[in-house]
This record gives sequence, structure tokens and C-alpha cells, in this order.
Amino acid sequence: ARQARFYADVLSTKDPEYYKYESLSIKWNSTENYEIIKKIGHGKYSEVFEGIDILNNQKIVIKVLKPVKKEKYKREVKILMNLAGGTNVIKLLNTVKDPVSKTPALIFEYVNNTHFRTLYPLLTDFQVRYYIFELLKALDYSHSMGIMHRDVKPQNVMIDHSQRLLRLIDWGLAEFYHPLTEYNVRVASRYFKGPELLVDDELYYYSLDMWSLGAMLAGIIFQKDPFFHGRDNQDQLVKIAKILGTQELYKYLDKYGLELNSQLEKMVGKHTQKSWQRFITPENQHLAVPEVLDLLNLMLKYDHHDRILPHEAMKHPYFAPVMQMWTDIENG
Ligand SMILES: CN1CCn2c1nc1c(Br)c(Br)c(Br)c(Br)c12
Ligand code: NA
Repeated sequence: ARQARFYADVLSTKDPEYYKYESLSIKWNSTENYEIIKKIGHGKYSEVFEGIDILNNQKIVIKVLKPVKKEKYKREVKILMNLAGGTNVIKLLNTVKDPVSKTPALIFEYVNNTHFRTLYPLLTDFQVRYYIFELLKALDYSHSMGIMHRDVKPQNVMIDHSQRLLRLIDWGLAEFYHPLTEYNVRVASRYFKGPELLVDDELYYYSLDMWSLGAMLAGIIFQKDPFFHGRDNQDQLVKIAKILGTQELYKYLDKYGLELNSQLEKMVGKHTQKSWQRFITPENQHLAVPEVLDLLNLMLKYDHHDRILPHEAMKHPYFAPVMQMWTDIENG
């Protein structure tokens, strides 16, 4: 069982041009309709600005791509185009090039984001359930379109709390899922890397995103940022093993004939599975409810094949109050 349990054959139902991003020829439009207001962030491969579309006076986000080989961003643009309009996926509005600097830039819809380190401590139990449900919708949608995000983390989840609006951004590490294909394990951000990446299991798939979401959820409900706080990629696995135990880790490794190098095996050692109770404090007990502890166990499985799927997770009792809310709204 080395291929995805669900949505494994999505790409075989699509026209090859859907995933053959190398042959994408991006139409670079003019930047004349856009003005930069202020810089709002920067990454390894881009600088991000808040801007304005002077034709409709709408705020936008301008992601100016640092000069890397164009192959680098053809994949991101193709994926953003494929997912445009998808539930809670950031919407790519335009691709532009500055006539002078010839620098390419992506124009996105604007989200009045509140930084997660400010927002998360303010969230009620229901609001955490609501936003995780919204994020599961984005993951189920992208997986249903044959795409894994591969960099799910709080920094890539934009939330406009006044509108209860969530968008998953930064599809720069996203990839098309082809069955039985070996992928680069140097993806995701350290604290959110799944065990499959840390033990060099290249035959991974969509369920990598579910691990990252589980690590993010644990950080929110236990108010521990990040929850699995490794010093480096090897220590990241040690931090996970100290909480989830080593018995299940070695069961996963043995199942797929994977091995840790001797240094890592020594560092990982032997650990029992800890109860989530040890992370509950008077400050976080209102979030660390029994249903979410049950859900965490289903998300944070070492074996990516066994992890709960987004559409299954949405039916978990933890989200019953959110489903009830939507039902009440539909019934008016
Ligand atoms: C670093 N920051 C802060 C806010 N923000 C950042 N990067 C963003 C990107 Br990319 C997009 Br697309 C959107 Br929409 C927003 Br909002 C973004
Ligand atoms: Na983005």
C-alpha cells in the first residue's frame, strides 16, 4: 500500500496539460493597474506587498518573485490556476511583469490577516473548531484536484477574523500527486514535517498535509508554539518520538522496510507514548476537549497511510458544533 488511499487516480482523469506545468507559457500582463502600498513580508523566493488595483480600487497582495529559473514558479502558477476559485484556496488574480525590471509578480486577492501569534490566543473553543474545519475544506479540495500543498503551517493560513474568512496561501512547494512516485523529502517547514520526510520515505502523498495540520492543531489547543519543537530535522523526529512513543515509529519503519541511520537511531532511543493530559494546563483546558484529543490521535499517525483523511476528519464529533451551525444557516 504505497499509494494514496483516496484521490489516487485524479490526474488520470485530467487532460495531461493539467499537470504538465513545464509546458505552461505564462501570459505576463502589465503592472500599470497596480500600485504598491507597503511591504508586508518576505520569503526565500519572494517579497510580498499590500497593493491596490487602481481600476476597481480593491486591495490586493503582490508577490514579487525573486529571479529564480522560471521552472521554479511555473509549477506554482499552474497549481494556482488549477485551484482558482476552490474553497478557501487563495485566489490568483493576475500574473504581471514590470516592463523595466522584467521582474515577475503574482497578484492575489487580499486578506486582512491577523498574525497567528496574535489571533490564536484569542480564539474560543468553537472558533478553533470552525477554522480547522475551513482548513480541512481547503485540503480536501486541493487533494480532490490531485494536488498536495506540502507546506501547511500557521504562516500559510491567512485569517480575516472579522469576516471569519480563511485562505490557504503559498503554493510554492505544492506538487501534483502521481501514484507510486518518489518525491523530494526536503519540503514543509521543520516543525510541521511529517515522519515520512524525517525518515526519508519518498513515497509519500496527500496525507503529509494532514500531519502538518495535526501538528498545527496541537500547537493551537495546547497553546504551545510550535508543538513539536525540533532544533534540526533529526531532533524534530526525536521530539515527535518523545511524545508519540517509539513503538509505533518502529512499527511504521518495519512495515515499509525503512531504516534510521545509526546516529538518528541512537538519538531517537526508546520512549513510551505520552498521554495528551500532560499538556493540558488551566490556560488551555477550554480548548483541549476530549474530542480534539481523539482527533489528534487520528491525524498524528506515523504511518501516513493510516492518517485520517480531510473529508473523514470533517465528520469527526469534534466538528459537530460547526456542522450544526451550517445546518442552522441553511435552514434559515
Ligand atoms: C507575510 N505576509 C503577511 C500577510 N501576507 C503575507 N504573505 C501573504 C501572501 Br503570499 C498572500 Br497571497 C496574502 Br493574501 C497575504 Br494577506 C499575505
Ligand atoms: Na501565495
